[in-house]
Amino acid sequence: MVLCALRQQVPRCSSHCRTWARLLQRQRSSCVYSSIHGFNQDEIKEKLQAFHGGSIDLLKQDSGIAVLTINNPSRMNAFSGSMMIDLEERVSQLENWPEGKGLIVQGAAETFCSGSDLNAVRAISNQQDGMKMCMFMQNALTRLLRLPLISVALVEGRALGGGAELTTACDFRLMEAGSVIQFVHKHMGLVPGWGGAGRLVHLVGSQNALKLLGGAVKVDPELGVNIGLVDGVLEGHQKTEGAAPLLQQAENWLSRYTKGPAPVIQAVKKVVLSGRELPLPEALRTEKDIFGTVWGAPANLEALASKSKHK
Ligand SMILES: CCCC(=O)SCCNC(=O)CCNC(=O)[C@H](O)C(C)(C)COP(=O)(O)OP(=O)(O)OC[C@H]1O[C@@H](n2cnc3c(N)ncnc32)[C@H](O)[C@@H]1OP(=O)(O)O
Repeated sequence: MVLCALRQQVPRCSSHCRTWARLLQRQRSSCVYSSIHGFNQDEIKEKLQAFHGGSIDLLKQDSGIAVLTINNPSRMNAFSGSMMIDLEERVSQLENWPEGKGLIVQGAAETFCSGSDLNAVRAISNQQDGMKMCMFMQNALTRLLRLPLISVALVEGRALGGGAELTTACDFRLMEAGSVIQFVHKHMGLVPGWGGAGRLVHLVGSQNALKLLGGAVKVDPELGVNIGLVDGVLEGHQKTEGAAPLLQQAENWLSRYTKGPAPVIQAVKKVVLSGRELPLPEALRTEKDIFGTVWGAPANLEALASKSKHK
């Protein structure tokens, strides 16, 4: 059905259909774990469902910017099991949003996320269940990062443990003045398991990653910017008179990257993603395929007809 929808969007020739089918195939295979790794998604979902509370809310806006809210205020937006399932479902919805251009991930009630719900963690503290939860969340967060949308984590208050890992599954991170990102795993006798360590090394280098994880360092906006973890600092709207609401500030910040037609913005994200993740020869072939989806497409033809100078 999804493939049919894509065919309707790109009716120009069958080679484009083949390209889209191939890209779609790649998107489907964007999970890290499948049955060949002994991963059974239905089995872990059943287990996670028993730990309910909170929700992950998705608002798709006409502007092409969606807002994903981690919503469990009574536990500082910690991830219950049912929220992990919610997250995976919201990511599926975003994977199939042709009009989408950007995504803001935020926490409810003025804080970002305090990681996994410690009540659930205690209940599944055995080795086997821990591994299954780890694989489930790595799959979900890998798919989040690989969405064809330009994503930003809006950090207000605290992003702790798995919450800190979640910020690294976005393309950008914005911090409110006074907020903190902290990989507290060491204090819990853990290391990141939701893919946060691997992504952190890519973002800040292995030296800085070792310092942040080894010292469970509290990263404030200044340190975050200095080491390249954080892309912008927002004015605390409650402390700074006249400052716009944080979500508004984040939308303004993101809009410079999401201005333009959705197929072009999605193609931008896809070429960067392939360059980030694939060996160069494969990244080049993927870039060619993606280029083929925008070359001669409406936005390209319109630009050729109307513009000749970029001032
Ligand atoms: C691979 C994933 C690894 C992980 O994510 S492990 C989990 C890492 N996260 C943590 O250890 C955070 C533990 N929580 C804290 O340190 C503090 O609660 C925190 C977030 C600094 C907030 O401190 P305060 O502002 O003093 O507020 P508080 O402690 O009274 O918390 C308010 C209510 O929220 C609850 N809460 C906060 N974080 C939670 C969590 N992760 N799981 C379950 N419940 C959590 C906390 O128990 C309290 O509930 P209650 O009001 O006592 O019923």
